[in-house]
Amino acid sequence: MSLAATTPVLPRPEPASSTARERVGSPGAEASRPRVLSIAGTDPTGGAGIQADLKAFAAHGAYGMAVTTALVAQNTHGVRTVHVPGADFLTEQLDAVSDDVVIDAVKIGMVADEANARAIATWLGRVRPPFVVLDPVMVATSGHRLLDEGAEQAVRDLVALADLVTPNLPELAVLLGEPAATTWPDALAQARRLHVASGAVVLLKGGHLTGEESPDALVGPDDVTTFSAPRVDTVHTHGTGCSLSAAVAALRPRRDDWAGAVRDAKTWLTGALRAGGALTVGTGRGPVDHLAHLPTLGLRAFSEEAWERIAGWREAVEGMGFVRALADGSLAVEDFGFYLAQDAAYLAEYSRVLSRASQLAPTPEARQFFAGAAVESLEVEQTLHRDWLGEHAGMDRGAVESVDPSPVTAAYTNHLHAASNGSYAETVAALLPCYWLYAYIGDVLVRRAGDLDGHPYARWISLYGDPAFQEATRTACSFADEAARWASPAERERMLRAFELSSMHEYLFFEQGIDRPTWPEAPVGGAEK
Ligand SMILES: Nc1ncnc2c1ncn2[C@@H]1O[C@H](COP(=O)(O)OP(=O)(O)O)[C@@H](O)[C@H]1O
Ligand SMILES: Cc1ncc(COP(=O)(O)O)c(N)n1
Repeated sequence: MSLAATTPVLPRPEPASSTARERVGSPGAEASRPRVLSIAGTDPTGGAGIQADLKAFAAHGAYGMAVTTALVAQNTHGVRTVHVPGADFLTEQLDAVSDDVVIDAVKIGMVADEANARAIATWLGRVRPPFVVLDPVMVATSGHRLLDEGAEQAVRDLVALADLVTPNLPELAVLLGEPAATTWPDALAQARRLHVASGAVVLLKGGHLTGEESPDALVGPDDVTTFSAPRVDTVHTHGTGCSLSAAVAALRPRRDDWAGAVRDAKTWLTGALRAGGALTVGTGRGPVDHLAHLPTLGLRAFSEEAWERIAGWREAVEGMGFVRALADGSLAVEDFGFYLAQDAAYLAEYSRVLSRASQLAPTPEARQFFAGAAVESLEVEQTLHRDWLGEHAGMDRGAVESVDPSPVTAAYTNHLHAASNGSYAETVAALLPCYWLYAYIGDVLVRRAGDLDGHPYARWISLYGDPAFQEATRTACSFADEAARWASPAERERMLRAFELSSMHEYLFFEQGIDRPTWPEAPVGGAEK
Protein backbone atom coordinates (compact mmCIF):
# COMPACT_ATOMS: atom_id res chain seq x y z
CA MET A 1 0.00 0.00 0.00
CA SER A 2 1.59 3.25 -0.99
CA LEU A 3 0.99 6.41 0.90
CA ALA A 4 -0.04 8.16 -2.30
CA ALA A 5 -2.72 5.55 -2.91
CA THR A 6 -4.41 6.07 0.42
CA THR A 7 -3.69 9.73 0.97
CA PRO A 8 -3.97 12.45 -1.58
CA VAL A 9 -0.91 14.64 -1.06
CA LEU A 10 -2.28 17.79 0.46
CA PRO A 11 -1.17 21.10 -1.01
CA ARG A 12 1.78 22.24 1.10
CA PRO A 13 0.75 25.51 2.68
CA GLU A 14 3.13 28.44 2.51
CA PRO A 15 4.28 29.63 5.94
CA ALA A 16 1.22 31.70 6.86
CA SER A 17 1.09 34.68 9.14
CA SER A 18 -0.26 33.72 12.51
CA THR A 19 -2.25 36.13 14.61
CA ALA A 20 0.70 36.55 16.90
CA ARG A 21 3.06 37.15 13.96
CA GLU A 22 0.85 39.95 12.69
CA ARG A 23 0.74 41.53 16.12
CA VAL A 24 4.37 41.12 17.13
CA GLY A 25 6.13 40.80 13.83
CA SER A 26 7.34 44.30 13.13
CA PRO A 27 10.71 44.20 11.33
CA GLY A 28 12.56 45.37 14.44
CA ALA A 29 11.12 42.67 16.70
CA GLU A 30 13.83 40.07 16.14
CA ALA A 31 13.71 37.38 18.86
CA SER A 32 16.94 36.58 20.68
CA ARG A 33 16.17 32.84 20.59
CA PRO A 34 14.07 30.67 18.27
CA ARG A 35 10.68 29.95 19.88
CA VAL A 36 10.08 26.25 19.42
CA LEU A 37 6.98 24.27 20.34
CA SER A 38 6.77 20.58 21.21
CA ILE A 39 3.42 18.83 20.73
CA ALA A 40 3.90 15.46 22.39
CA GLY A 41 3.18 13.07 25.26
CA THR A 42 4.83 13.07 28.65
CA ASP A 43 7.51 10.96 30.29
CA PRO A 44 7.57 11.55 34.05
CA THR A 45 11.11 10.11 34.25
CA GLY A 46 12.25 12.89 31.93
CA GLY A 47 13.97 10.87 29.20
CA ALA A 48 11.44 10.96 26.35
CA GLY A 49 8.44 12.96 25.15
CA ILE A 50 7.88 16.57 26.10
CA GLN A 51 10.41 16.49 28.92
CA ALA A 52 13.18 15.34 26.56
CA ASP A 53 12.11 17.85 23.93
CA LEU A 54 12.35 20.79 26.32
CA LYS A 55 15.84 19.71 27.38
CA ALA A 56 16.92 19.32 23.75
CA PHE A 57 15.50 22.77 22.94
CA ALA A 58 17.35 24.33 25.87
CA ALA A 59 20.56 22.52 24.93
CA HIS A 60 20.37 24.23 21.55
CA GLY A 61 19.62 27.70 22.84
CA ALA A 62 15.96 27.69 21.82
CA TYR A 63 13.06 28.98 23.90
CA GLY A 64 11.02 25.82 24.50
CA MET A 65 7.24 25.52 24.76
CA ALA A 66 5.09 22.41 25.11
CA VAL A 67 1.54 21.28 24.44
CA THR A 68 0.51 17.89 25.84
CA THR A 69 -1.28 15.30 23.72
CA ALA A 70 -1.25 12.52 26.32
CA LEU A 71 -0.20 11.91 29.90
CA VAL A 72 1.85 8.74 29.97
CA ALA A 73 2.62 6.79 33.14
CA GLN A 74 5.98 5.35 32.12
CA ASN A 75 9.53 4.88 33.32
CA THR A 76 12.78 3.43 32.01
CA HIS A 77 11.20 -0.05 31.95
CA GLY A 78 8.17 0.81 29.88
CA VAL A 79 4.71 2.31 29.58
CA ARG A 80 2.02 1.52 32.19
CA THR A 81 -1.00 3.60 31.20
CA VAL A 82 -1.86 6.43 28.83
CA HIS A 83 -4.40 9.15 29.59
CA VAL A 84 -5.57 11.31 26.68
CA PRO A 85 -7.28 14.55 27.83
CA GLY A 86 -8.96 14.81 24.41
CA ALA A 87 -8.74 16.63 21.11
CA ASP A 88 -10.78 19.68 22.21
CA PHE A 89 -8.47 20.37 25.10
CA LEU A 90 -5.49 19.82 22.78
CA THR A 91 -6.85 22.48 20.43
CA GLU A 92 -7.35 24.85 23.36
CA GLN A 93 -3.72 24.41 24.39
CA LEU A 94 -2.49 24.93 20.81
CA ASP A 95 -4.56 28.07 20.36
CA ALA A 96 -3.48 29.45 23.73
CA VAL A 97 0.12 29.28 22.53
CA SER A 98 -0.33 30.44 18.96
CA ASP A 99 -2.75 33.28 19.80
CA ASP A 100 0.04 34.84 21.81
CA VAL A 101 3.47 33.61 20.72
CA VAL A 102 5.19 33.56 17.34
CA ILE A 103 6.31 29.97 16.76
CA ASP A 104 9.54 29.64 14.78
CA ALA A 105 9.44 25.85 14.57
CA VAL A 106 7.28 23.01 15.83
CA LYS A 107 8.12 19.42 16.64
CA ILE A 108 5.28 16.91 16.79
CA GLY A 109 5.88 13.64 18.67
CA MET A 110 3.37 11.18 20.16
CA VAL A 111 -0.13 12.14 19.00
CA ALA A 112 -1.81 9.17 20.77
CA ASP A 113 -5.01 8.87 18.75
CA GLU A 114 -6.81 9.80 15.58
CA ALA A 115 -8.80 12.70 17.05
CA ASN A 116 -5.60 14.32 18.34
CA ALA A 117 -3.90 13.86 14.95
CA ARG A 118 -6.85 15.50 13.20
CA ALA A 119 -6.86 18.40 15.72
CA ILE A 120 -3.16 19.03 15.05
CA ALA A 121 -3.74 18.88 11.28
CA THR A 122 -6.54 21.44 11.57
CA TRP A 123 -4.40 23.73 13.72
CA LEU A 124 -1.51 23.44 11.23
CA GLY A 125 -3.95 24.55 8.53
CA ARG A 126 -4.55 27.76 10.49
CA VAL A 127 -1.18 28.38 12.11
CA ARG A 128 1.64 27.32 9.94
CA PRO A 129 5.02 27.69 11.70
CA PRO A 130 7.88 28.01 9.20
CA PHE A 131 9.34 24.61 10.11
CA VAL A 132 7.25 21.55 11.00
CA VAL A 133 9.07 18.40 12.16
CA LEU A 134 7.07 15.21 12.71
CA ASP A 135 8.45 12.26 14.69
CA PRO A 136 5.79 9.64 13.87
CA VAL A 137 5.86 7.97 17.29
CA MET A 138 3.91 4.71 17.23
CA VAL A 139 5.49 2.10 19.49
CA ALA A 140 7.96 2.78 22.32
CA THR A 141 11.23 0.89 22.06
CA SER A 142 10.02 -1.05 25.10
CA GLY A 143 7.32 -2.50 22.79
CA HIS A 144 4.32 -0.59 24.17
CA ARG A 145 1.94 1.14 21.78
CA LEU A 146 1.88 4.93 21.94
CA LEU A 147 -0.53 5.33 19.02
CA ASP A 148 -4.00 3.78 18.85
CA GLU A 149 -4.37 1.01 16.34
CA GLY A 150 -6.35 2.43 13.46
CA ALA A 151 -4.85 5.92 13.88
CA GLU A 152 -2.07 5.25 11.38
CA GLN A 153 -3.91 6.88 8.50
CA ALA A 154 -4.32 10.09 10.50
CA VAL A 155 -0.53 10.11 11.09
CA ARG A 156 0.05 9.56 7.36
CA ASP A 157 -2.05 12.65 6.75
CA LEU A 158 0.14 14.55 9.20
CA VAL A 159 3.27 13.40 7.34
CA ALA A 160 1.92 15.12 4.27
CA LEU A 161 1.66 18.37 6.28
CA ALA A 162 5.16 18.17 7.74
CA ASP A 163 8.35 19.62 6.29
CA LEU A 164 10.49 16.91 7.83
CA VAL A 165 9.44 13.46 9.04
CA THR A 166 11.81 11.37 11.19
CA PRO A 167 10.75 7.69 11.20
CA ASN A 168 12.73 4.83 12.66
CA LEU A 169 12.72 1.61 10.61
CA PRO A 170 9.47 0.09 12.02
CA GLU A 171 7.63 3.44 11.75
CA LEU A 172 8.76 3.88 8.14
CA ALA A 173 7.34 0.46 7.35
CA VAL A 174 3.97 1.24 8.97
CA LEU A 175 3.71 4.57 7.14
CA LEU A 176 4.21 2.77 3.83
CA GLY A 177 2.24 -0.34 4.77
CA GLU A 178 5.27 -2.49 3.97
CA PRO A 179 7.35 -4.98 5.99
CA ALA A 180 10.19 -3.38 8.01
CA ALA A 181 13.49 -3.06 6.15
CA THR A 182 16.35 -5.07 7.58
CA THR A 183 19.16 -3.55 5.51
CA TRP A 184 20.23 0.07 5.09
CA PRO A 185 19.80 0.08 1.25
CA ASP A 186 16.24 -1.29 1.61
CA ALA A 187 15.46 1.34 4.25
CA LEU A 188 16.79 4.09 1.95
CA ALA A 189 14.55 2.86 -0.87
CA GLN A 190 11.56 2.96 1.50
CA ALA A 191 12.47 6.47 2.65
CA ARG A 192 12.54 7.59 -0.99
CA ARG A 193 9.07 6.13 -1.53
CA LEU A 194 7.77 7.97 1.53
CA HIS A 195 9.26 11.24 0.30
CA VAL A 196 7.75 10.84 -3.16
CA ALA A 197 4.36 9.95 -1.71
CA SER A 198 4.18 12.66 0.94
CA GLY A 199 6.42 15.46 -0.26
CA ALA A 200 8.03 15.66 3.19
CA VAL A 201 11.80 15.41 3.49
CA VAL A 202 12.52 12.14 5.30
CA LEU A 203 15.14 11.82 8.01
CA LEU A 204 15.63 8.06 8.14
CA LYS A 205 17.07 6.86 11.47
CA GLY A 206 19.28 3.80 11.60
CA GLY A 207 19.33 3.30 15.36
CA HIS A 208 17.51 -0.03 15.05
CA LEU A 209 20.15 -1.56 12.78
CA THR A 210 23.21 -3.34 14.13
CA GLY A 211 26.81 -2.62 13.21
CA GLU A 212 29.67 -0.30 14.09
CA GLU A 213 27.82 2.78 12.87
CA SER A 214 24.40 4.26 13.61
CA PRO A 215 23.74 6.05 10.33
CA ASP A 216 20.89 8.46 9.55
CA ALA A 217 20.01 9.82 6.11
CA LEU A 218 18.10 12.76 4.72
CA VAL A 219 16.06 11.79 1.70
CA GLY A 220 14.50 14.69 -0.15
CA PRO A 221 14.20 16.20 -3.57
CA ASP A 222 17.98 16.38 -3.92
CA ASP A 223 20.51 13.64 -3.31
CA VAL A 224 20.49 11.45 -0.23
CA THR A 225 22.70 12.91 2.51
CA THR A 226 24.04 10.34 4.95
CA PHE A 227 25.16 11.20 8.46
CA SER A 228 27.40 8.59 10.04
CA ALA A 229 28.15 8.36 13.69
CA PRO A 230 29.81 5.62 15.70
CA ARG A 231 27.29 3.36 17.43
CA VAL A 232 27.65 4.02 21.17
CA ASP A 233 27.79 0.80 23.16
CA THR A 234 25.00 1.58 25.61
CA VAL A 235 21.53 0.44 26.64
CA HIS A 236 20.61 4.01 27.59
CA THR A 237 18.83 5.01 24.39
CA HIS A 238 15.43 5.92 25.87
CA GLY A 239 14.10 8.97 24.05
CA THR A 240 16.86 9.25 21.41
CA GLY A 241 14.31 9.73 18.60
CA CYS A 242 12.42 12.43 20.55
CA SER A 243 15.65 14.22 21.40
CA LEU A 244 17.01 14.14 17.85
CA SER A 245 13.84 15.53 16.24
CA ALA A 246 13.55 18.23 18.92
CA ALA A 247 17.19 19.26 18.40
CA VAL A 248 16.66 19.45 14.63
CA ALA A 249 13.56 21.64 15.13
CA ALA A 250 15.47 23.93 17.49
CA LEU A 251 18.41 24.28 15.08
CA ARG A 252 16.55 24.62 11.77
CA PRO A 253 15.56 28.31 12.13
CA ARG A 254 19.29 29.12 12.47
CA ARG A 255 20.61 26.83 9.71
CA ASP A 256 20.37 27.19 5.94
CA ASP A 257 18.90 23.76 5.35
CA TRP A 258 17.86 20.51 7.01
CA ALA A 259 21.28 18.97 6.44
CA GLY A 260 22.95 21.70 8.53
CA ALA A 261 20.50 21.18 11.38
CA VAL A 262 20.70 17.36 11.30
CA ARG A 263 24.51 17.33 11.19
CA ASP A 264 24.80 19.40 14.38
CA ALA A 265 21.92 17.62 16.13
CA LYS A 266 23.46 14.21 15.49
CA THR A 267 26.90 15.24 16.74
CA TRP A 268 25.25 16.51 19.93
CA LEU A 269 23.15 13.33 20.33
CA THR A 270 26.20 11.08 20.06
CA GLY A 271 27.83 13.00 22.94
CA ALA A 272 24.58 12.85 24.93
CA LEU A 273 24.40 9.06 24.37
CA ARG A 274 28.01 8.64 25.55
CA ALA A 275 27.31 10.54 28.76
CA GLY A 276 23.91 8.90 29.42
CA GLY A 277 25.21 5.94 31.44
CA ALA A 278 26.74 8.20 34.08
CA LEU A 279 23.32 9.73 34.85
CA THR A 280 22.14 6.51 36.55
CA VAL A 281 18.46 7.38 36.10
CA GLY A 282 16.30 4.29 36.63
CA THR A 283 17.20 0.64 36.40
CA GLY A 284 15.94 0.00 32.87
CA ARG A 285 16.83 1.60 29.54
CA GLY A 286 17.89 5.01 30.81
CA PRO A 287 17.90 8.43 29.15
CA VAL A 288 20.67 10.31 27.35
CA ASP A 289 22.37 13.27 29.03
CA HIS A 290 20.91 16.21 27.10
CA LEU A 291 23.22 18.70 28.80
CA ALA A 292 26.48 16.73 28.58
CA HIS A 293 28.14 19.55 26.62
CA LEU A 294 27.26 22.38 29.00
CA PRO A 295 28.84 23.77 32.16
CA THR A 296 26.84 22.80 35.21
CA LEU A 297 25.69 25.73 37.29
CA GLY A 298 24.98 25.28 40.97
CA LEU A 299 27.69 22.70 41.70
CA ARG A 300 29.91 23.20 44.73
CA ALA A 301 33.24 24.83 43.92
CA PHE A 302 35.76 22.18 42.87
CA SER A 303 38.30 23.37 45.42
CA GLU A 304 35.81 23.00 48.27
CA GLU A 305 34.98 19.43 47.30
CA ALA A 306 38.63 18.54 46.62
CA TRP A 307 39.79 19.90 50.00
CA GLU A 308 37.13 17.85 51.74
CA ARG A 309 38.22 14.72 49.85
CA ILE A 310 41.76 14.95 51.20
CA ALA A 311 40.79 15.44 54.86
CA GLY A 312 42.71 12.25 55.69
CA TRP A 313 45.87 13.38 53.91
CA ARG A 314 45.68 16.79 55.59
CA GLU A 315 45.59 15.15 58.98
CA ALA A 316 48.45 12.84 58.00
CA VAL A 317 50.52 15.80 56.80
CA GLU A 318 50.00 17.62 60.11
CA GLY A 319 51.19 14.59 62.07
CA MET A 320 54.30 13.97 59.92
CA GLY A 321 57.59 13.47 61.75
CA PHE A 322 59.32 15.68 59.19
CA VAL A 323 57.01 18.65 59.88
CA ARG A 324 57.27 18.22 63.66
CA ALA A 325 61.07 18.08 63.55
CA LEU A 326 61.26 21.06 61.19
CA ALA A 327 58.99 23.09 63.50
CA ASP A 328 60.90 22.35 66.71
CA GLY A 329 64.28 22.68 65.01
CA SER A 330 65.38 19.11 65.79
CA LEU A 331 65.49 18.04 62.11
CA ALA A 332 68.98 16.75 61.20
CA VAL A 333 70.81 18.92 58.68
CA GLU A 334 71.40 15.85 56.42
CA ASP A 335 67.68 15.09 56.44
CA PHE A 336 66.81 18.62 55.47
CA GLY A 337 69.57 18.57 52.84
CA PHE A 338 68.16 15.37 51.34
CA TYR A 339 64.68 16.86 51.26
CA LEU A 340 65.93 20.11 49.71
CA ALA A 341 67.99 18.39 47.00
CA GLN A 342 64.90 16.35 46.10
CA ASP A 343 62.83 19.51 46.12
CA ALA A 344 65.22 21.06 43.59
CA ALA A 345 64.82 17.99 41.35
CA TYR A 346 61.06 18.15 41.84
CA LEU A 347 60.79 21.87 41.06
CA ALA A 348 62.61 21.43 37.75
CA GLU A 349 59.82 19.05 36.62
CA TYR A 350 57.04 20.99 38.35
CA SER A 351 58.10 24.03 36.34
CA ARG A 352 57.64 22.06 33.11
CA VAL A 353 54.12 21.03 34.08
CA LEU A 354 53.31 24.64 35.02
CA SER A 355 54.47 25.66 31.52
CA ARG A 356 52.18 23.00 30.09
CA ALA A 357 49.25 24.44 32.10
CA SER A 358 50.11 27.86 30.69
CA GLN A 359 50.11 26.40 27.18
CA LEU A 360 46.68 24.77 27.68
CA ALA A 361 45.10 27.65 29.61
CA PRO A 362 41.97 29.17 28.01
CA THR A 363 42.47 32.78 29.17
CA PRO A 364 45.37 35.27 29.05
CA GLU A 365 45.17 35.62 32.87
CA ALA A 366 45.63 31.90 33.43
CA ARG A 367 48.37 31.68 30.77
CA GLN A 368 50.26 34.49 32.48
CA PHE A 369 49.80 33.08 35.97
CA PHE A 370 51.09 29.61 35.12
CA ALA A 371 53.95 30.90 32.95
CA GLY A 372 55.01 33.21 35.81
CA ALA A 373 54.78 30.34 38.29
CA ALA A 374 56.97 28.19 36.01
CA VAL A 375 59.70 30.85 36.04
CA GLU A 376 59.37 31.40 39.77
CA SER A 377 59.75 27.77 40.67
CA LEU A 378 62.97 27.61 38.64
CA GLU A 379 64.25 30.71 40.42
CA VAL A 380 63.50 29.20 43.84
CA GLU A 381 65.29 26.04 42.81
CA GLN A 382 68.28 27.98 41.57
CA THR A 383 68.74 30.43 44.37
CA LEU A 384 67.32 29.34 47.73
CA HIS A 385 67.94 25.63 47.41
CA ARG A 386 71.40 25.92 45.92
CA ASP A 387 72.47 28.57 48.43
CA TRP A 388 71.49 26.41 51.37
CA LEU A 389 72.86 23.21 49.89
CA GLY A 390 76.15 24.98 49.02
CA GLU A 391 76.47 26.40 52.51
CA HIS A 392 75.37 23.39 54.59
CA ALA A 393 76.01 20.36 52.41
CA GLY A 394 79.00 21.58 50.39
CA MET A 395 77.14 20.95 47.13
CA ASP A 396 78.05 23.12 44.16
CA ARG A 397 75.67 23.94 41.30
CA GLY A 398 76.68 20.88 39.28
CA ALA A 399 76.13 18.59 42.28
CA VAL A 400 72.62 19.96 42.88
CA GLU A 401 71.77 19.66 39.19
CA SER A 402 72.89 16.07 39.00
CA VAL A 403 70.87 14.87 42.01
CA ASP A 404 68.91 11.80 40.94
CA PRO A 405 65.23 11.96 41.81
CA SER A 406 64.34 9.45 44.51
CA PRO A 407 61.61 6.86 43.77
CA VAL A 408 59.19 9.09 45.71
CA THR A 409 60.12 12.23 43.75
CA ALA A 410 59.98 10.37 40.44
CA ALA A 411 56.55 8.91 41.24
CA TYR A 412 55.20 12.39 42.02
CA THR A 413 56.60 14.11 38.90
CA ASN A 414 55.52 11.20 36.69
CA HIS A 415 51.99 11.60 38.02
CA LEU A 416 52.08 15.33 37.22
CA HIS A 417 53.36 14.70 33.69
CA ALA A 418 50.67 12.04 33.13
CA ALA A 419 47.95 14.45 34.26
CA SER A 420 49.32 17.10 31.92
CA ASN A 421 48.76 14.70 29.01
CA GLY A 422 45.06 15.07 29.81
CA SER A 423 43.05 18.28 29.75
CA TYR A 424 43.87 21.71 31.15
CA ALA A 425 41.42 21.02 33.99
CA GLU A 426 43.19 17.80 35.00
CA THR A 427 46.60 19.48 34.79
CA VAL A 428 45.55 22.33 37.07
CA ALA A 429 43.91 19.91 39.54
CA ALA A 430 47.14 17.88 39.73
CA LEU A 431 49.28 21.01 40.23
CA LEU A 432 47.09 22.45 42.99
CA PRO A 433 48.10 20.38 46.07
CA CYS A 434 51.72 21.55 45.74
CA TYR A 435 50.45 25.08 46.33
CA TRP A 436 47.75 24.31 48.79
CA LEU A 437 49.31 21.69 51.06
CA TYR A 438 52.55 23.68 51.06
CA ALA A 439 50.65 26.78 52.22
CA TYR A 440 48.78 24.63 54.75
CA ILE A 441 52.03 23.18 56.11
CA GLY A 442 53.42 26.73 56.19
CA ASP A 443 50.59 27.69 58.53
CA VAL A 444 51.17 24.66 60.74
CA LEU A 445 54.92 25.36 60.91
CA VAL A 446 54.54 29.05 61.74
CA ARG A 447 52.04 28.20 64.48
CA ARG A 448 54.16 25.40 65.95
CA ALA A 449 57.58 27.04 65.73
CA GLY A 450 56.47 30.19 67.58
CA ASP A 451 59.31 32.70 68.01
CA LEU A 452 61.74 32.15 65.15
CA ASP A 453 64.63 33.97 66.82
CA GLY A 454 67.60 31.60 66.78
CA HIS A 455 65.58 28.84 65.09
CA PRO A 456 67.90 26.85 62.77
CA TYR A 457 65.24 26.78 60.00
CA ALA A 458 63.86 30.30 60.59
CA ARG A 459 64.38 31.34 56.96
CA TRP A 460 62.55 28.34 55.59
CA ILE A 461 59.68 28.54 58.00
CA SER A 462 59.02 32.19 57.16
CA LEU A 463 59.24 31.33 53.47
CA TYR A 464 56.56 28.62 53.87
CA GLY A 465 54.29 31.06 55.66
CA ASP A 466 54.78 33.91 53.13
CA PRO A 467 51.42 35.67 52.51
CA ALA A 468 52.33 35.98 48.79
CA PHE A 469 52.33 32.21 48.65
CA GLN A 470 48.89 32.04 50.24
CA GLU A 471 47.67 34.55 47.66
CA ALA A 472 49.09 32.47 44.77
CA THR A 473 47.30 29.44 46.24
CA ARG A 474 43.97 31.29 46.15
CA THR A 475 44.56 32.28 42.52
CA ALA A 476 45.44 28.70 41.53
CA CYS A 477 42.25 27.50 43.29
CA SER A 478 40.12 29.97 41.35
CA PHE A 479 41.57 28.75 38.03
CA ALA A 480 40.81 25.14 39.04
CA ASP A 481 37.25 26.11 40.02
CA GLU A 482 36.68 27.88 36.71
CA ALA A 483 38.03 24.90 34.74
CA ALA A 484 35.77 22.54 36.73
CA ARG A 485 32.65 24.54 35.85
CA TRP A 486 33.12 23.48 32.22
CA ALA A 487 34.09 19.90 32.97
CA SER A 488 31.74 16.97 32.35
CA PRO A 489 30.95 14.85 35.43
CA ALA A 490 33.53 12.30 34.26
CA GLU A 491 36.23 14.95 33.80
CA ARG A 492 35.43 16.48 37.20
CA GLU A 493 35.95 13.04 38.72
CA ARG A 494 39.33 12.78 36.94
CA MET A 495 40.22 16.22 38.36
CA LEU A 496 39.33 15.10 41.89
CA ARG A 497 41.37 11.93 41.47
CA ALA A 498 44.38 13.88 40.16
CA PHE A 499 44.11 16.24 43.15
CA GLU A 500 43.84 13.36 45.58
CA LEU A 501 46.86 11.55 44.10
CA SER A 502 48.99 14.70 44.17
CA SER A 503 48.05 15.14 47.84
CA MET A 504 49.24 11.63 48.61
CA HIS A 505 52.48 12.35 46.74
CA GLU A 506 52.91 15.59 48.74
CA TYR A 507 52.69 13.57 51.96
CA LEU A 508 55.22 11.01 50.76
CA PHE A 509 57.47 13.77 49.44
CA PHE A 510 57.77 15.58 52.78
CA GLU A 511 58.14 12.40 54.77
CA GLN A 512 61.00 11.19 52.56
CA GLY A 513 63.18 13.78 54.33
CA ILE A 514 63.19 11.26 57.16
CA ASP A 515 62.49 7.98 55.36
CA ARG A 516 65.18 8.49 52.70
CA PRO A 517 63.83 6.13 50.04
CA THR A 518 66.43 4.80 47.61
CA TRP A 519 66.36 2.93 44.33
CA PRO A 520 67.40 -0.70 44.61
CA GLU A 521 70.89 -1.52 43.34
CA ALA A 522 70.87 -3.19 39.93
CA PRO A 523 71.34 -6.93 40.54
CA VAL A 524 74.70 -8.21 39.36
CA GLY A 525 74.11 -10.90 36.78
CA GLY A 526 75.06 -12.22 33.41
CA ALA A 527 77.87 -14.62 34.48
CA GLU A 528 77.39 -17.90 32.58
CA LYS A 529 77.55 -20.95 34.77
N1 LIG B 1 23.61 3.14 20.20
C1 LIG B 1 23.56 4.24 19.46
N2 LIG B 1 24.70 4.92 19.17
C2 LIG B 1 24.68 6.04 18.43
N3 LIG B 1 23.56 6.58 17.94
C3 LIG B 1 22.38 5.96 18.18
C4 LIG B 1 22.32 4.76 18.95
N4 LIG B 1 21.01 4.39 19.05
C5 LIG B 1 20.29 5.31 18.38
N5 LIG B 1 21.12 6.25 17.83
C6 LIG B 1 20.73 7.43 17.07
O1 LIG B 1 19.64 8.02 17.78
C7 LIG B 1 18.69 8.57 16.90
C8 LIG B 1 17.33 7.90 17.11
O2 LIG B 1 17.35 6.70 16.40
P1 LIG B 1 16.39 5.46 16.54
O3 LIG B 1 16.77 4.70 17.77
O4 LIG B 1 16.48 4.73 15.24
O5 LIG B 1 14.98 6.14 16.69
P2 LIG B 1 13.83 5.98 17.78
O6 LIG B 1 14.37 6.47 19.08
O7 LIG B 1 12.75 6.82 17.21
O8 LIG B 1 13.49 4.53 17.81
C9 LIG B 1 19.30 8.38 15.53
O9 LIG B 1 20.10 9.50 15.20
C10 LIG B 1 20.17 7.14 15.69
O10 LIG B 1 21.19 7.05 14.72
C1 LIG C 1 5.78 10.40 25.48
C2 LIG C 1 6.70 9.52 24.73
N1 LIG C 1 7.02 9.84 23.46
C3 LIG C 1 7.87 9.06 22.77
C4 LIG C 1 8.43 7.95 23.33
C5 LIG C 1 9.32 7.05 22.52
O1 LIG C 1 10.63 6.98 23.02
P1 LIG C 1 11.40 5.59 23.00
O2 LIG C 1 11.11 4.93 21.67
O3 LIG C 1 12.83 5.92 23.14
O4 LIG C 1 10.83 4.81 24.15
C6 LIG C 1 8.07 7.62 24.66
N2 LIG C 1 8.54 6.54 25.28
N3 LIG C 1 7.20 8.44 25.33
